[in-house]
Amino acid sequence: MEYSSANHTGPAGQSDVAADSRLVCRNLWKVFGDGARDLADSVDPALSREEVLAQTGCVLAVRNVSFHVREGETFVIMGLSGSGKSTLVRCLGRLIEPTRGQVHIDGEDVLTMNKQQLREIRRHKMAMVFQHFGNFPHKRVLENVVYGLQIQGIDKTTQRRRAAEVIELVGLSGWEERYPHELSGGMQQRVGLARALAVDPQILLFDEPFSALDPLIRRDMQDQLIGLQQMVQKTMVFITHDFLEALKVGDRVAIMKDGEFVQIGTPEDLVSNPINDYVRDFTRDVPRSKVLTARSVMTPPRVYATADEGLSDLTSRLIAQECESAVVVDGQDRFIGTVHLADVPGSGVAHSSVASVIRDSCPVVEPGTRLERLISLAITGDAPIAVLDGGRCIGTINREAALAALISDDGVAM
Ligand SMILES: Nc1ncnc2c1ncn2[C@@H]1O[C@H](COP(=O)(O)OP(=O)(O)OP(=O)(O)O)[C@@H](O)[C@H]1O
Repeated sequence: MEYSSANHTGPAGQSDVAADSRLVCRNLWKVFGDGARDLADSVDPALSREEVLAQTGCVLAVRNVSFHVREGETFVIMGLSGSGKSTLVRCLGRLIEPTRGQVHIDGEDVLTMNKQQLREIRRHKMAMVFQHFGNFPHKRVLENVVYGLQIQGIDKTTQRRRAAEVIELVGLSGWEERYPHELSGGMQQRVGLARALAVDPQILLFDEPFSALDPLIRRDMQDQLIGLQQMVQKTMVFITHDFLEALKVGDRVAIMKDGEFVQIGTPEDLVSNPINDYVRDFTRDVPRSKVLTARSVMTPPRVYATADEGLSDLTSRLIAQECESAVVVDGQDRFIGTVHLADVPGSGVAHSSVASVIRDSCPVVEPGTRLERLISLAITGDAPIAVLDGGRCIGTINREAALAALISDDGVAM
């Protein structure tokens, strides 16, 4: 099993678990077949899933999977059909009983909970959105949405208020009295989303929620989910077999194959450093500009200067370091602008300060700004683009580099 070096949780995984993790899954196994528990303990890691099936008749649906999901993070599990995604997400809430491992929600061990505790956690802490919506066909939209609140024993006034809030949030105001079959697929899935949000769960699990939708509606739903997540900041686990969808909605993405995680990383990690050919194949058609950020094309500054420094001193330093430009900062290390050797006049330098040649009108972006958003900056003006993190310049972007990365795209829509 291979893992990316960045942002990952390996099979042991525990040392990498962030302090703000809401959901922690450690060494989780689900084996279908007789003698499943013994097999999870003793299976030879070198054997493939097919070999294990042929030798024992057991299916290793989930094989020693570890990961954590931080507060407010959208963690995507992406894999082809049969890779084990649905089994894994169902194990998290024990809709399927895992064979081995640990699942902790806010530090509580889900796998040792009794039925009552489990019911409580499913009612209050965790909600699931399914591919085929899972709405009650005989209930109206409003009734569907309040159902989870009724189960919680919440009073009627609060039920109505809360339902109205989430119906508004998912854009279904005015449709409260309709039945699910009167709605389009996208709208039915928004009912599913509203039902899940109504109970105000800390963790939302999505099992291929948009797979049954037409491509355009699907894209629209992805955009809505991203917008919604910015507002509600829930901890989300999102299952999909679509790599572009995974990159679009995920803060981090785990690639799953034959029951195991092959690589975990941010969309940018996966696209810029695929760990093997299996992952690389998925990344081939990805439009780089929608995934890569300013951080990945910037060059960290090598020479810093202050505005009052003598221009001849700076020129000597730049020449000695074989560098064409310097970043100018103030006394608090805050970014002021850049200075370029090409702008230094041939004479009179001895009495000039850096201030006389600063380019202080260069555009600034944040490290996480997607490349596609740099395009208008890259094609106008000639100063480099500065990357600022909390006011400090952590890099500059050469416009040619940004444009080259943009031009290499094949224009796949995400
Ligand atoms: N109840 C079961 N009994 C035996 N094997 C099962 C059972 N449920 C799932 N499997 C097997 O476990 C493996 C993982 O299945 P799972 O449905 O989790 O994959 P998936 O990635 O969600 O696929 P899909 O996208 O097609 O739903 C498959 O080989 C499947 O045949």
